[in-house]
Amino acid sequence: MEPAARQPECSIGAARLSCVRGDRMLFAGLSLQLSAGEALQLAGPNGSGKSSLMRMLGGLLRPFSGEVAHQGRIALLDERPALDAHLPLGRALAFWARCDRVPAGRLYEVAGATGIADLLDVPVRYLSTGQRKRAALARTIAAGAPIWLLDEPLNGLDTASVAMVEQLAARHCADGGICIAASHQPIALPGGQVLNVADFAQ
Ligand SMILES: Nc1ncnc2c1ncn2[C@@H]1O[C@H](COP(=O)(O)OP(=O)(O)OP(=O)(O)O)[C@@H](O)[C@H]1O
Repeated sequence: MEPAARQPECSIGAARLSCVRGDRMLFAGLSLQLSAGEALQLAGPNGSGKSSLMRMLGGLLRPFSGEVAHQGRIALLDERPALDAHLPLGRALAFWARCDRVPAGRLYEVAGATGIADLLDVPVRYLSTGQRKRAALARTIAAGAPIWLLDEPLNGLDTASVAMVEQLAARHCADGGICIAASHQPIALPGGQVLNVADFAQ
């Protein structure tokens, strides 16, 4: 896939974050900082707070204390594909492409790169788990944001698709983007940085 363009200048950081869910403090004192071209895996066991941290980084969850700052747009992939289940995949993706002002050509390019080009006529509700994950990934990538937040991007993917995600992340970082992926399974990202959220457990 051709790069959309060299990514605009971007960065994302968090300082002394703490997270409370229900009446439990999940983690505290967590800081991170990424610049253009860098990647980070958020690791940790189930319930350690990876998704909560992702939502904080994406501005969807308020930290109990601490701060998040970013330069550049963010695209978030989480367990919800955010694609209309009743539409053919191509039309469901086209909805977001219009919202994000993505040219149709770019959408087809991303569909090819994520291996869903043959599925564009299939209603979203008929897609398999792995196909739905690749479609959600296509929506995220096509948005053209320099900062990718990928929450469990490998769930439900076969070996070839795992390699595809790793290659797309590597390419994005080489183009000056940032990729943060929360994953309980190993994922090869440029630089190999891993932050274990459980290290900050309270
Ligand atoms: N809205 C909420 N209210 C109360 N507790 C919540 C809420 N959302 C999440 N939690 C709890 O916070 C904890 C961390 O959840 P989170 O989804 O961030 O963990 P995770 O590390 O991503 O887990 P997994 O690996 O299973 O996806 C869990 O114990 C969860 O039950």
